[in-house]
Amino acid sequence: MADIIIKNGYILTMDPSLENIKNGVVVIEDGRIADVCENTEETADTVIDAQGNVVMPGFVNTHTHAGMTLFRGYADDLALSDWLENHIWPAEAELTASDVYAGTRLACLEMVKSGTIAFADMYFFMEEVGKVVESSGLRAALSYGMIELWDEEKGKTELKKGKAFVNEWNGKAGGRISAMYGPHAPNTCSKEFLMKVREQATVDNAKIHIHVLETEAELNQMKEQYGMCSVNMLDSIDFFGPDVLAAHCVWLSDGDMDILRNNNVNISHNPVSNMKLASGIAPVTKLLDRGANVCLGTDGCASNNNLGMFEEMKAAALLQKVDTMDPMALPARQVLEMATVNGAKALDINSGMIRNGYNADVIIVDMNKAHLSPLYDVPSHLVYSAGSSDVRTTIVNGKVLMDDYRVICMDEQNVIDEGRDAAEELISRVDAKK
Ligand SMILES: C[C@H]1O[C@@H](n2cnc3c(O)ncnc32)[C@H](O)[C@@H]1O
Ligand SMILES: [Zn+2]
Repeated sequence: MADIIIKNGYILTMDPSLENIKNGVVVIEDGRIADVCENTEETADTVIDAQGNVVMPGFVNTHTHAGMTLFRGYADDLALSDWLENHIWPAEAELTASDVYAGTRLACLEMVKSGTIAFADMYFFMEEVGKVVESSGLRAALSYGMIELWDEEKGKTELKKGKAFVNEWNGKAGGRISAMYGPHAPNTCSKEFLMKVREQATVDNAKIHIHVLETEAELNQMKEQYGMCSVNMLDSIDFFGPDVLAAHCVWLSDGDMDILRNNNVNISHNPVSNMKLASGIAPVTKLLDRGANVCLGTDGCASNNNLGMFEEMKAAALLQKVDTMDPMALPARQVLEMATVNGAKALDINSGMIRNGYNADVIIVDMNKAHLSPLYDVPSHLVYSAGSSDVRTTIVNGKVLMDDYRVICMDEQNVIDEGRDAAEELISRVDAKK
């Protein structure tokens, strides 16, 4: 007997070797997808009727700062350096562990409700983030955000904290959590520090999550300081490899793209954040044409201002079309791959496809809605018209986290109330310091 059977749904497999099934069945057993077929004789403890729904792999958000939900709408309409240095960093100086706990719970609630099954996070008080991920049932690749600012002593303590987190949390929650090193960016961490991080990550067999060439200001700073851009500098210290997740990568030259591709670096594209902070447009189609693994992220809630992957997919597609002046650029199917298959590859998890043996990280999207009718093409609707609130059911590791719009893995109202209270107290502490 299986654990869960989802029947009568349109199965969007995202598996190049398995066609979509118009009216199919997904069988889930022991946290894995046990069968994907047209019919089954199998019985299960839980049977979900997905008539009129799409059954698909859940989304992988490859770049966020979950705890920043507490700063949603706090400092809008600013350029990155002003936003970060004059608003966000002073506010983050007042953050406590319980703030990050409350903010991350709010983030995980939003992610469960909007169909995200895994996320890559870089922030502070990461033990709190680990606890929330563990209890929420989600998957995550977590990193402590190390900001060294050319201070050798600070660098030592930052690396110590990063290492302690990796050593304690890698593989936790039955393997749902992986721990990465999170050096913030090449313009906030020295070359010497980044070399140490690279070395330590290799020793610990841990991956690295870093912001790269997000803004033109970073490009100019790097050229002034090193006579070369961030990608060339990182390449000169053999930083890159398939274990690196580089967020943003907006200001890339053709040569930089070749370096990233040749080193199999995973690139997290964050179109909404890049538009909101006016950072620029990442050359996504050029990277994909080169065969690079480009995935999708939201960035934190202070620069987005939500964690919805439907919105991110639409923004990614539209931005490439207008940038290249080519309406055929980044079609719906390709952007769906970025949000599922490519994201799973970046985090090295067996998710992102509805395939036998893969993790049962599955979402059910309700297509019986005015804005999704009529239905000619499923990828088209998912990218151009569906939204977060169309996700009906979210399953991670074979466990139902949201069932028919009802969140099971946490007390929704309590998470919202505690997030709001934590934000209010945090901002009054920040204001008192002004
Ligand atoms: C972990 C630190 O990273 C900061 N942060 C959040 N969003 C961005 C971004 O788009 N670029 C650079 N740094 C960012 C966050 O506030 C933490 O201080
Ligand atoms: Zn970021």
